[in-house]
This record gives sequence, C-alpha cells and structure tokens, in this order.
Amino acid sequence: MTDPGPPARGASHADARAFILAFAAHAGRGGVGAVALVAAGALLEGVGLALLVPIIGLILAPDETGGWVAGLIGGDATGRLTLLLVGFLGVMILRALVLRWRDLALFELQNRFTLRLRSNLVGALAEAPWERLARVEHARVTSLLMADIGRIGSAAHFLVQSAVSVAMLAIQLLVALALAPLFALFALGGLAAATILVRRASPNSAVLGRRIVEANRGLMGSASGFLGGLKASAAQGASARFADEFDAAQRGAAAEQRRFMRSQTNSRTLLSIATALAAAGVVAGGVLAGVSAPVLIALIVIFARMAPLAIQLQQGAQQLIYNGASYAAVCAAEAELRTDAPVAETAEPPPPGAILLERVTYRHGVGGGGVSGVTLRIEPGEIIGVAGPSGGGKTTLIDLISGLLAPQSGTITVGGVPLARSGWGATVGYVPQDGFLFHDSVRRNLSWGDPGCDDAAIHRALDVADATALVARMPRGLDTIVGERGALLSGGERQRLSIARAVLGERRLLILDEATAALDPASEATILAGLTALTPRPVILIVAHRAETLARCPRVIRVESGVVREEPVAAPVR
Ligand SMILES: Nc1ncnc2c1ncn2[C@@H]1O[C@H](COP(=O)(O)OP(=O)(O)OP(=O)(O)O)[C@@H](O)[C@H]1O
Repeated sequence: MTDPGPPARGASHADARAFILAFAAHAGRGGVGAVALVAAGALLEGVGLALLVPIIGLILAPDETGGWVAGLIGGDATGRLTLLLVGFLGVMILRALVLRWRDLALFELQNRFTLRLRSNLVGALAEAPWERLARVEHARVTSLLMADIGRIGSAAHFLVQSAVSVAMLAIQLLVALALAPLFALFALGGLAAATILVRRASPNSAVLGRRIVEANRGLMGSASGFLGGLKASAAQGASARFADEFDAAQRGAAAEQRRFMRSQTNSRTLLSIATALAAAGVVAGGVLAGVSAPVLIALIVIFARMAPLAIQLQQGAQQLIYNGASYAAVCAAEAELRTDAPVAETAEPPPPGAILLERVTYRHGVGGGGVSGVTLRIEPGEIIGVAGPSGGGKTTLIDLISGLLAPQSGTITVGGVPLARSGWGATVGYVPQDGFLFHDSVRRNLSWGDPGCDDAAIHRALDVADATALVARMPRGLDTIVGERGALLSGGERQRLSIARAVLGERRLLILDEATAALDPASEATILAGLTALTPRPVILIVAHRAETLARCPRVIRVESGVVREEPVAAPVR
C-alpha cells in the first residue's frame, strides 16, 4: 500500500459515482424492499397533504356544499370534517409506521455496507502475501478502518436520506402540480436555479474530501509514530515535539473540515434565502391570481415541507461527494493488498517428514536483497542455529521456511508435499526479538497462540520457557495485565512469555528470531534444554548472533550475502 499522492485539483465526482453503484449493488433485494418502503412513505405523505385541502375548506367554509368530498362521503359538514380528520389521522399513523420500517431497513442497508467494507479490508490484510503486508503503513490502515469507513457510513446515510428526500419531493411536487400547476412549476424553477447557483459557488467537494482523507491519515501517522516509540520519545525528551507535530497535523485536518463546513453552511444559507423567496412569490402570486384560500394554505404547507427537503438533498449530495473520497481510498487499499497470483492454500498441514528446500531463490523487489539457490534439508525435530551478518538473508530464509514468502524459483516441500501457507502456518510458532505482547492478561496473551488451551497447558508452556517463577511472582498470576506491548515487563520477561506462547499448541516448526538475546546465559540454557525436551519435538530454528547461543545448537547454518552454507559445530547441545 503505497501513497496515492496528493489529491488532484480537478478531482471529479467519480468517487461518489463508484460509491453509489457499489451501494446499489450491495443493497440487492433488501434495497428493493427499502425502496418500496420509501415509496410507500412518500405516497402516504402525498395522501395526507391532499386531504389537507378539503379539511381546510370545511374549516373555513363549513356551509359550502359540493366538491368531491360531499359526493364521496355525504352527510353534513361536521360529519364530513370528522370523517376526513379520522382519515387524515389514519393516514398519518400509517405513515409514521411505514417511516419507522423504512428507517430501520435503510439503517440495516447502511450498516451492512460498512461492516462488509471493513471485513473485506481486514480480509485482504489477512490474506495478503507477506511481501505486500510488510509494506503496509499501519497509520493508513488504522485511518481507513476507523476514520474512512466512518465517513463511508455517513455517505451511505446521506445517500439513503437523499433517496428519501427525492421521493418526498416528487410526491409533494405532484400534489402541488395538481393543486396549482403554474405556481408549482414556478417554485420548482426557482429551486433548480438556486441549486445550480449554489453548486457553482461551492468549492469542489471531491477535492476537499480527498484532502481530508490525507489529513486524517497524517493525524493517525503522527499518533502511531509517537505511541510506537513511546519510551524512546520520553527518554529523548521528544514528547513535546510529538505534541507539536500532532497539533500541526490536527490543525491541518481541522482546516480541511472547516473549509467543507463553510461550503456547506454557505450553500445552505443561499438555498434557505432562495426557498423563502420562492415561497413569498407563491403566496403573492396566489393572492394576486385569486387562488382559493384552502388551496393557497395547502400550497404554503407543501412548500414549507419542500424547502427543508430541498436543502437536505443539496447538503446530502455535497456530503456524498465529500465522503465518496473515503470509499475510493478503501477500494484502492484493498486492491493493492489483493493479488492475482494464485496462492497455494490448504487448511491441511503437510504430512510428517523433512523440510526440503531445493535451489530456492527469493529477491526482494526493492534493493534486490534476499537469498539465492538455497538447497537445505531439515529433518523433523532438528535444532539448527542460523548465523550470519546483518542483512545476510537470515530472516528471508526463515520467512521462506515458515511459508510467509513463496520462492521465486526452486521448491520447498514438507513431507514431500509443496508448502501451502495456511495449513503449514498453523503449525509454526514464531518468536521475534522484541516479543509481542498486547495490553491484556498473561493468560490471554498466551492462549492467543492456541485459543482452546487450558491452564494446565499454559503452565507446561511456562515451564518450558522458564517463566513459572516469573508468573508466580506477578500480583494476579495468569490474570496480571502485562501493559501495552508488555511495557510492564523486562525485555527478558517479555521474551520468556513469547516463547511460552509459541510452544502452546502442536508446533512442527519453532522459530526463535533473536528471541533469547535479552536473556542471561543461564536462563537461555534452561529454555533451550526445555525446548530440546519437547515431545514430539518440533524443528527449532534459532537465529542468533551470540556465539554461546549458537554453540548450544547441534547444527548451525550461516547465511551470508544470500548464500547458505553449513557451519562447523563447536559444542554439542546441552
Ligand atoms: N521487505 C523487504 N524489502 C526490500 N528489501 C528487503 C526486505 N526485507 C529484507 N530486505 C533486504 O534483504 C536483505 C536480507 O535481509 P534479511 O532481513 O533477510 O537479513 P538478516 O540476515 O535477517 O538481517 P538482520 O540480522 O539484520 O536481521 C537485506 O539487504 C535487506 O535490506
């Protein structure tokens, strides 16, 4: 996921169009039901408005007979008025119920749309090949998942509200046309002219929308950069600089939002004035043309209802275009993560047997580092030290063996079967140098590696990792919270808990990537002895720079300049 670059000044409404099409496709049959409810709500609104004319007529002139009401209902004026009011009430109650169902149905559509977008993006992250995942900017993902999908939710809300407004406006216009066609057309023309004027006067909402996507990302980047290096920032007195940077990013984002808000409020003010003028024109014209009082009052009621709807429609369209930029950003990120290359996936772990690399080459796209022509056979249960200078290719080799990277040429098989990521991945335990603990209890941190495990299994794993005494000393034992990234523990303690987590579950490959570097030699020896005693014992790959760590391995390979060779072993494992 690389930077899409600054927004173009001439950004069109393509983002919003793509969003509307996607939303319509997503809505499917549920959308048809919602549209039917929108139409029914609008129809009932129209019936209610149409009933106003005879009701007002009967109130103003109860003695006048005639009209379709008398023909249809008959009886005296009071009886007719009572019946009309009951009918009006019935229509309004039904309308209220239909609007309730409509709003629930529309909410469901909106909600499912954003849920699906979020799941798709997370799914793309989960399925992305490691080489793409390694390039992902965390702040961008956080910003997409939170800020942008939130904005897409708003866009979906404005889209459905706009659909409702269009339906309501259409029916009100029909009623107005039936009552006084000339005045209705006049009011419509006035509104259309005002809308065009407003559009011309507003800045490009699509451009503003793209800018706010960037601004939010900057904000998230600033926060995650600081939180990622919390200790270094505090120790080096950089916290104040972070606060300044964050403030600047925040002010940038607020300025973009303010620009959009100004444009929204300006257009709302213009439209409010235009609709007031149109209403005044209708009343003045109606009086001059001698339109009857009931019709005039009904027209005023209708226009009073149309004006806010027209404003809502215009504002909704602006919001839609503004927030459509977030939809484009989420789609772009998902497309970058997904690959067309077929990935060898199977839920089945490979059969027992040796791990075999034959003439395996992998070169990273940028810089060309990696490994070349590696041929290596690893028997089940072997313990192998992986040595070599920094940048020599150790991690690349480990990532190939764990299935994170697929060879660009050559083959990797396990038990004679080509490596497939998911089935093999579930049997791999990986411990990085800095451990990896999240802000939760020891128990939850450990069982993350094997969700179904019980406390007895956790205690066995703690034994292997020489961490039983450590957890016993903790104030709440397995329920003790370890802090964000294990900040409440020492480096060595973090490593021990990470090792305990990695050995939980049935592992066939255990990778310790500088995972004992923060431990004293005695603890390291205890842990390696515990790992050696595991039954069945997984293949254990120990990436290390320390000679004494490598000296504990019965076999050592050296990875240098991307080439792998066997290293003479100095001492047997103890
Ligand atoms: N994702 C990547 N994109 C581009 N180049 C990479 C990537 N990962 C590693 N490299 C390059 O590949 C080469 C081998 O890196 P690798 O991480 O495998 O070395 P290493 O032996 O594990 O180093 P260290 O001991 O410092 O961790 C290096 O030149 C490195 O810069």
